[in-house]
Amino acid sequence: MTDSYDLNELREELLTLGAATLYEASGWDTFLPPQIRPAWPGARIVGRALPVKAAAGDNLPLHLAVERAQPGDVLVVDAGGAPHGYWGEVLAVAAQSRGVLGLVIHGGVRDVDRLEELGFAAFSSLIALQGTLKDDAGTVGDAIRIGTASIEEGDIVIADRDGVAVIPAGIFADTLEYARARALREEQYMNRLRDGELTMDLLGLRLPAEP
Ligand SMILES: O=C([O-])CC(=O)C(=O)O
Ligand SMILES: [Mg+2]
Repeated sequence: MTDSYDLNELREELLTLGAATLYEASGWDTFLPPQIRPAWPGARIVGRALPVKAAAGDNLPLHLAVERAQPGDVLVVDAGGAPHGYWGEVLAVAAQSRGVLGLVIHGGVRDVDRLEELGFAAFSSLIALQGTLKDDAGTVGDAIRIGTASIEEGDIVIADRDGVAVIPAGIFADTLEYARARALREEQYMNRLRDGELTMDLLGLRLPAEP
C-alpha cells in the first residue's frame, strides 16, 4: 500500500501536517501514550516502523534491530516502560550509519546531549542512567502494542512535539488524503476566526433553540 509512496518526498508535508492531524485523520487509536516525549527539543521523525520488543532491562533486541534495519526505518520499541537507558550515543551512531531515522521507545534513553548533537531523533517515556543486560533477544519485526496502538513493520511513524502517531500502512493513503482535507478546512476556519467568528458557531456547538 505505502510502497507507491516515497516517504522522503512526503517528509516535509507530513511534518507540516503533524502527528496530531495525522492521528485524527486516521480515525483509529494510532497515538502512542503521551508519556513518550522527544528526548531533545526539536526532534522530529517521519519513517517506517520496525517494531521491537525488549525484556525489562535488556537491550539485546535493539542491537539486533540495528543489524536488521533498512534505511528509512524507525525503531519502535516496547520495553514496558522500564527505567533503563536502553539506547544512547553508541547505538545512535551505529543506527545512523545504517540510515535509521529515529527511535521511539516505551522505556528509557540516555546520552541525550550526544543524541541532540548527532541529530538522532529519539522519543522516549523517560531518560535513565541505569544500563542494561544483553541476554534476551526479545523480538524484532513482530507486531507490538504500545498503549492502544498496535504497530506492525512498515507502518508510518510521525513524531513531533505533540507526540507520536503510528499509522497502519494499509490506511496510510486514506489517512493522508483526510489529513490534507482537514488541514485545508482548519485553514479556512482560521480565516473566519480571525474575522471574529466563534468556534461555537463555526463548529455548530450551540444547542438547538427551545421551542
Ligand atoms: O550502551 C548502551 O547499552 C546504551 C547506551 O548508552 C549507548 O548506546 O550509548
Ligand atoms: Mg552510552
